[in-house]
Amino acid sequence: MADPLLQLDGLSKAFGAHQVLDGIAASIAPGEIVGLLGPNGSGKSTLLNAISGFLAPDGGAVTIAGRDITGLPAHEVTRAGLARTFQLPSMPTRMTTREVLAAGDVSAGSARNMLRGAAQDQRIDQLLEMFRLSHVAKLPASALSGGQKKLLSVALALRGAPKLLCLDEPTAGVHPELRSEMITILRRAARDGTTLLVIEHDMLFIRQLCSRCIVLDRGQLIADCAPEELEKNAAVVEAYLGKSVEKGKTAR
Ligand SMILES: Nc1ncnc2c1ncn2[C@@H]1O[C@H](COP(=O)(O)OP(=O)(O)OP(=O)(O)O)[C@@H](O)[C@H]1O
Repeated sequence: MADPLLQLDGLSKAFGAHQVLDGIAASIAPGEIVGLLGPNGSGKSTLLNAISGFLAPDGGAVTIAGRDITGLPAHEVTRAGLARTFQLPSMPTRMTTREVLAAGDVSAGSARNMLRGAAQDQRIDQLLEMFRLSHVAKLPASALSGGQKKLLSVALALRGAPKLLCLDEPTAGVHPELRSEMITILRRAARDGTTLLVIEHDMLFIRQLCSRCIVLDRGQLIADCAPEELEKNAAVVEAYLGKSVEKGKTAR
């Protein structure tokens, strides 16, 4: 097997007495698309925050492409090849959709990655078209709908062809017709060498996109299996307290 692109070793995080991540160990191979599942409050976003440098873990290690990035600040983790999106993306009020894409990493408050030249213009046009945002290219990014902001944040994260892309509920608020296009775009990104870790409650999306899922419950990793095996996994069914994780249903 290829060396893992992402390796988590005993990752832990507590908020006061609340152990939110409890020794998470997992590895993801280059080009894999892995779903990160679990009931509300199970620790999924905290895990993404600990991987991406938005939160320092209390213990354990995170390695990306062989480099130990444990505890590094977010901008250095970005430099190591990680891009991420947030559950509720916020966009600057004074920039248009197109300008946000041209400026690059607005989440880090930086215009360092400013793209210039015809090739870059072409790349931005391509992203706007791919994510069905061409018609709102000149609108302030903050005026976009929640779903359009989600699409813009995924476009922005993909712009730099990251080694690892972590998505936090990428389809929430996105028009159902665009979900299958997002699957196509993300699959293509994986073929081009980006590894994906995706938090998502829409099980149909997960089944269509991911080859593997890891499942958290109360801060512990309780399953690591193919999406179609989830509903047969007693620990997963128990974690969701009987709520369906079947095809087409939403798991929360
Ligand atoms: N900064 C924080 N301070 C204190 N507690 C926190 C903090 N961030 C998260 N938590 C708690 O950690 C637990 C896990 O939260 P987290 O957001 O990681 O869960 P999640 O699985 O992403 O949930 P959801 O599916 O609802 O987004 C929750 O009980 C939450 O209240």
